[in-house]
Amino acid sequence: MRIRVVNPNTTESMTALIEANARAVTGPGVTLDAVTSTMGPASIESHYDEALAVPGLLAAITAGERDGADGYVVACFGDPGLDAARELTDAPVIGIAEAAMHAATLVGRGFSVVTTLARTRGRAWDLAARYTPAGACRGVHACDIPVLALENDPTVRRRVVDLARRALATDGSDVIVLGCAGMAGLCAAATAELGVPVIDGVAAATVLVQALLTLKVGTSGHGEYAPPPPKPYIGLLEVFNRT
Ligand SMILES: NC(=O)NC1=NC(=O)NC1=O
Repeated sequence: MRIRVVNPNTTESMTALIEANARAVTGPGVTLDAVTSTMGPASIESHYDEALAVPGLLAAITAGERDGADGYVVACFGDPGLDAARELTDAPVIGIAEAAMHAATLVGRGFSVVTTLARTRGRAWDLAARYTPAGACRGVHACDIPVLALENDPTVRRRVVDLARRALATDGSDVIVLGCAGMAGLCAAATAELGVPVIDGVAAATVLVQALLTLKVGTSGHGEYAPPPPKPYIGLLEVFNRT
């Protein structure tokens, strides 16, 4: 099975981190490649960034269809363009927030999300409401570290773990979800320090795509995720014409 992990921002170094954490959970017979969006924001930290990340994501999915990918991971915690991506393929397409939050509900009664900027908390709450039962997400907490600072700020691990510890206490939760692909490298250390399941969505989504492929299930083209009806797209988006 061939899994394509898409970093919908345009920062190659983040893609390398994402790829390493995805590759760490690939099973036998799985080939994985990670790609960086060729257009859009350097990082995704606002609704504006989220909207402008979608064309690059869709271009990456289209390229994956050409290259024979069997499944996809959308490696940004806002799960940008997830539904649109599913209209382009019959392969499974899993977002990292989606995978992490679902996994969290399987191993605890309530989870807390530790994410980057406070302004992205609403998106995490919206996704939790979409993916999980009422009450499963107990809190969303921001460490106020910009996405691109996660890589090279030596205080990141301490700040994320301390915030997660406070979240467990204040939220009464028993699982932590890391709220950014750039936090993937913190998962093992945070798990060891906190003594609770800490879930990284990059790994969770990669495993879930493999699981779906093992079940031989992919995105249903029967209804809402059928290919988009043909129509002209003009201007900068002319390249997205699907004739
Ligand atoms: N909550 C987030 O900061 N999400 C993210 N922004 C990115 O650019 N990648 C992410 O995972």
